[in-house]
Amino acid sequence: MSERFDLIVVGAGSGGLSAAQHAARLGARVALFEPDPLGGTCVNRGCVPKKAMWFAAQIADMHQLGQEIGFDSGPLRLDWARFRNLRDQYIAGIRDRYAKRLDLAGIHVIDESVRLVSNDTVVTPKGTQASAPHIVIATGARPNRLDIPGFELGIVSDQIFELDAPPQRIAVVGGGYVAVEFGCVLRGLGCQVDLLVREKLLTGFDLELVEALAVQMQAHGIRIVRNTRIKSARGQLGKVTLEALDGAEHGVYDAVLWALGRVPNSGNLGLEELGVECDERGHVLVDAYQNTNVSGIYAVGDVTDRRALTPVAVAAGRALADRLIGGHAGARFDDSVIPSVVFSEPPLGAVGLTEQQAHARYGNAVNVHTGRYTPLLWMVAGRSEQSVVKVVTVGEERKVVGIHVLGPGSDELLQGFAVAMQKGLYWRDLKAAIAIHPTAAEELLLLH
Ligand SMILES: Cc1cc2nc3c(=O)[nH]c(=O)nc-3n(C[C@H](O)[C@H](O)[C@H](O)COP(=O)(O)OP(=O)(O)OC[C@H]3O[C@@H](n4cnc5c(N)ncnc54)[C@H](O)[C@@H]3O)c2cc1C
Ligand SMILES: NC(=O)c1ccc[n+]([C@@H]2O[C@H](COP(=O)([O-])OP(=O)(O)OC[C@H]3O[C@@H](n4cnc5c(N)ncnc54)[C@H](O)[C@@H]3O)[C@@H](O)[C@H]2O)c1
Repeated sequence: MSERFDLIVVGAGSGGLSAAQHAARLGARVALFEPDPLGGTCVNRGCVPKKAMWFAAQIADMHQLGQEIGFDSGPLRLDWARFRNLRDQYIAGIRDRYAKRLDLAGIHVIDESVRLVSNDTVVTPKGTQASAPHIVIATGARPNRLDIPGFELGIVSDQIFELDAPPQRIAVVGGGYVAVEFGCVLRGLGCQVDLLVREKLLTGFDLELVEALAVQMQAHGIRIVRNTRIKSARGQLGKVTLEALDGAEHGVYDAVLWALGRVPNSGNLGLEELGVECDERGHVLVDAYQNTNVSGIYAVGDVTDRRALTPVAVAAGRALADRLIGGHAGARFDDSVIPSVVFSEPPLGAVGLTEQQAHARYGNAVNVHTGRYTPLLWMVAGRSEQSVVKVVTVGEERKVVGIHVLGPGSDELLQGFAVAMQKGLYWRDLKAAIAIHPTAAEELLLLH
């Protein structure tokens, strides 16, 4: 017997929870399948625990800065077990609140994985069946693993949150968000960090700001090695040497973090048998309305080829529920302006086109306004490292198509500018605005 619902959601991460909760609010009878803790990657092994660690590293950095401006000197020691416990309690609280909210909303949560057997029916390994006219795939992604000798001597990002103590000397292999964020966080917490990058650092971000960030990371003591391809790891757990394709050896490390991108969880769902199209990396292909090529099957979040960010998954899930349940036929989310921050030290934020992307798209119609400044507190401390802000405009009207910020406060200041950009922001608007002084945000208004 198959229980009948209005909507089935597969996966209770950012995208799945958003679709399920919004659909229930609109009156749908919803089944939500999730074998693991509620909240998915972001809550359990992504944004949230990472941000808690980033705050801890920021405190350590501020302590250092504090000493530079005259506070008593002395070591700052983190009680890792206590910090980890508090962080995990906070996350458990989020999960509890989700469980209560889902219960109150009348959503049927089934703690099993499922596969699709048709475009309206799913089945669990225990034989539970459910049917609905709409099935949303929200199964996210997992860390990429390489088939190279010794890979098992390292860890992936999921495991970094389980460490009993911070490593003393770590190699972070990769150059994306996860590699840069954990490289900076672990350095802030006192680890010696080597960042081993295959090609470029933070592909997709503005080259000038990425280079300025690299300078600051190196000034903080992170060793960055570019153009290196790791072909194997050898040794034993806690004593690992890495070998690169060019023969170079790196190590010995007491930990290695493989941060090599993510692989969509689209296998074992029955999608292939049903003819649901995926790209060569396994991302489920969807149109602007989250439709797959098979009627009745939709996908949101990291399992698709959209930007792998929590707010993107949330917006997709909500718009889909609006369309399928709320009766808003044209509902889709606006993905034209997606802000994002790398929680590095200092943080790097970007919204819209980089200088390089704007030139490729608009050629000579592009104007670039860049400013470099040393943040006030750094100046007081006698530091000379520079923050960078950049505004990219196009055309005679100078429409703002890109804003890039590197420096303390970037993580918080970007959101408001992103809202303005979504509404249509012009250079003249920035020039006419009254600044808040003295702040990092005002640097964007003081550009020439
Ligand atoms: C270390 C790290 C840090 C990050 N930091 C940020 C950040 O600061 N800001 C940001 O915006 N984004 C961040 N992200 C990205 C963000 O976490 C993801 O974009 C977001 O979690 C995607 O949500 P999702 O719903 O698509 O997938 P997920 O959150 O991964 O949820 C998918 C769920 O589906 C379940 N599932 C899988 N298969 C099945 C099945 N067969 N049946 C039932 N359930 C299934 C999984 O158990 C999982 O719970 C980070 C990611 C990582 C790895
Ligand atoms: N602050 C945030 O918003 C945040 C933080 C973490 C992750 N995320 C999201 O999650 C996504 C995944 O992050 P990520 O860092 O795992 O992936 P990524 O795509 O950002 O970076 C992957 C990195 O791995 C490298 N790589 C891939 N295969 C390799 C190989 N065989 N050998 C050596 N290097 C290899 C790539 O060159 C790249 O530098 C991000 O794209 C982002 O959308 C967001």
